[in-house]
Amino acid sequence: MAIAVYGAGGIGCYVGGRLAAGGADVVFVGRQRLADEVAEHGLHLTDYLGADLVVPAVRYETTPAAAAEADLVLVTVKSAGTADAADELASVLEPGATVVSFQNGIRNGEVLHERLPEQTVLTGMVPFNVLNRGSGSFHQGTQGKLDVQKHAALEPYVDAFARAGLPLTQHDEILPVQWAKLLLNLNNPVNALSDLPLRDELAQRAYRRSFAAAQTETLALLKAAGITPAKVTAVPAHRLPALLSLPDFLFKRLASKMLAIDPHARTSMWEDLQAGRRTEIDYLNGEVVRLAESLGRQAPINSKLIDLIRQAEAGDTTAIPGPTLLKLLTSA
Ligand SMILES: NC(=O)C1=CN([C@@H]2O[C@H](COP(=O)(O)OP(=O)(O)OC[C@H]3O[C@@H](n4cnc5c(N)ncnc54)[C@H](OP(=O)(O)O)[C@@H]3O)[C@@H](O)[C@H]2O)C=CC1
Ligand SMILES: CC(C)(CO)C(=O)C(=O)O
Repeated sequence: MAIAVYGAGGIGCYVGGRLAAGGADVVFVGRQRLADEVAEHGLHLTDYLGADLVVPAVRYETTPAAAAEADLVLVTVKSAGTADAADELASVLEPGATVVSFQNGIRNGEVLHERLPEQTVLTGMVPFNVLNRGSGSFHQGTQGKLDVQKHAALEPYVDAFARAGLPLTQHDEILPVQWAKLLLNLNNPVNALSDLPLRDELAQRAYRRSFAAAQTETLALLKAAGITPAKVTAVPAHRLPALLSLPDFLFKRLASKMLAIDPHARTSMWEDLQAGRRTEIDYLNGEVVRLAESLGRQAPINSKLIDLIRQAEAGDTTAIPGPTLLKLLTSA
């Protein structure tokens, strides 16, 4: 039961590392920079509940061939890298291997499936935040369990995930879970543009209202498309915009769980901008715009967030204050 983590960065090192700490046979496939870090320090994994694990002997490789023996592959590259990762996996994997996308966005599973017709491809969802603290150290800063599409091929691994402290919740239908996560990811561009840790950003009403505006627009489109997002947070998706829009003192009182975040945690989009990488904006807010187009409608707020992130990707990373962002979005 060999497991490969393909694209071992923040999510891959954390999920794969916990599986390895629980006794699973895991190989990590990723970039040389992280291979060097992990060779020097091993993996150090912590979480918001106080877990503190060291995985000393980590097999971190940098070529696709390292995944060849895997029965289960967890794909954790950013969405723009999925097609290349799939082509690389197609050249090495045995027919019958199981491949799970643990990525944000809606279509990564489809991209993998098209390129890996001989493997079982499933879609998963990671609800929690992982902070890369450097030197092989990764911290789970928020709560949540791993979600995945239900399939018999997962049965041999259910215990390994449970032993890792990351039990799998299996779903007959994963699309509503993916859209529920995407609704939360609509905060990624707001967070990246704020240039603040998540907790500080969400403590400011104008940023929360910007996030809520993007959600409200998306919820209306989902309703028109007949998609009901799954319930992945304590508050159902359709109630989140009202909760987010509350004045600060009420929000802090009524939504304390949403602010129970590691003080340093940021979104993966902020990390991408800092690293000068292309963000996942096309796979998050871009999906909302595509959904609108498919319905003959528009999504001006999500389109504006895409424009602003494009500017940031082009080098203009000046932080946008909450009230300015809200004005830009509501006048879009
Ligand atoms: N970070 C978080 O808190 C969360 C992230 N997610 C989602 O999980 C997914 C992974 O995110 P995250 O872990 O943050 O991303 P990272 O960028 O930290 O990790 C991905 C790693 O894969 C490497 N990589 C890309 N292509 C290949 C390839 N073909 N072969 C080997 N390595 C490759 C990347 O290198 P390089 O950069 O050089 O391409 C990078 O080091 C994303 O879809 C993200 O949205 C979901 C929940 C929370
Ligand atoms: C967990 C969350 C919503 C925020 O960190 C995320 O998915 C991301 O950063 O991409």
